[in-house]
Amino acid sequence: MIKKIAILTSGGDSPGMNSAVRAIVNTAFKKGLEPYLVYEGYLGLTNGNFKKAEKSDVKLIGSLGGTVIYSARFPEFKKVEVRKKAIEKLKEEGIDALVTIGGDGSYIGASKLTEMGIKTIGLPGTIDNDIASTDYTIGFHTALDTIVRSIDQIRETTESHNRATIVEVMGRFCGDLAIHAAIATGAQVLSTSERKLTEEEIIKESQKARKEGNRSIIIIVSEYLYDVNALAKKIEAETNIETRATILGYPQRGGRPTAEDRILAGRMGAFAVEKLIEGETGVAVNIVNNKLTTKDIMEVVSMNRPNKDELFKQYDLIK
Ligand SMILES: Nc1ncnc2c1ncn2[C@@H]1O[C@H](COP(=O)(O)OP(=O)(O)OP(=O)(O)O)[C@@H](O)[C@H]1O
Ligand SMILES: O=P(O)(O)OC[C@H]1O[C@](O)(CO)[C@@H](O)[C@@H]1O
Repeated sequence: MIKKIAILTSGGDSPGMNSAVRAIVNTAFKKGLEPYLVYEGYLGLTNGNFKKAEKSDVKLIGSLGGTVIYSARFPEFKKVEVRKKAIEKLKEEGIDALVTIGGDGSYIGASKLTEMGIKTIGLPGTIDNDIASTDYTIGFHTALDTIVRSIDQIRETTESHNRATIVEVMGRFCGDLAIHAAIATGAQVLSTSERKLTEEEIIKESQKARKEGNRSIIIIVSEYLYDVNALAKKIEAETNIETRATILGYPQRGGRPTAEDRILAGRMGAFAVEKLIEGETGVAVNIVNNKLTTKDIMEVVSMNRPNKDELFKQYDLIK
């Protein structure tokens, strides 16, 4: 029987994390549990930076971006002696279980705690949509909307100036943000780690788009693939198409969560508490065909992401 549960957010913040925290706290109270808020992810867990939650802590937070309990990248948590310190802090407070909201790195941290005897459950909180077991992660749709709105604006100036613009989007090594944004905006060129174009191919596709009569050419690329400023100069030199580059950067991570992300986070939060009460541990929550499921967290981390061929095919048809 669990009594006290701790909640933390970890890794890159994502819109909807607050909706998840609110749902977990409110569900915990309704089920007679005592929820605790951990500040700054595994860093705060290790330092005992947590407090007993009150209902007022989560009032009106569901519509806010970022994470009100803060996040951290804390690589030291990979060391067993650091995790032992965190476990001591949990035990001192009599906390039985931990809900981790974060990406795959945060999931590995949770699974290591499970191996060391702590009950854990993970919620997928990352804009990247790079967790293979779930159709969507919390924050993906908000980030996608932000990207699409930005590219609509970039399209207007690009069209006005008869230019090409390279737009670099986040996603770590998962192309979901880039592919979906390309479908939504009609970008003429798309390159992601799943289907990476050479610089020469990007130049060729841009020339083709210009020959087809486009004044504005939008080239969406995933982060970590190119030096986009150098690539813009190369395109301009080789094609005579005036070219600019924009790295969309951190605005993609912020902003108020869309209704979709709030609902996803809320449902996952309530479900996670129910599953902990039923005795599940070492699992991650997923949404698959609009149904909530759980899966062993280590299995989730080692799963291959679904093949994107169909999405690319549809993008090629639509653009
Ligand atoms: N192998 C590991 N063992 C223990 N803890 C880990 C491990 N990998 C990551 N963590 C913990 O999880 C935290 C978050 O991981 P990471 O920085 O990879 O982000 P993430 O959860 O994958 O989210 P994002 O989608 O933003 O990358 C790390 O800072 C660290 O505290
Ligand atoms: O905030 P940081 O540590 O610079 O991390 C940036 C990374 O985090 C994410 O925003 C989320 O994982 C990635 O898209 C990006 O590569």
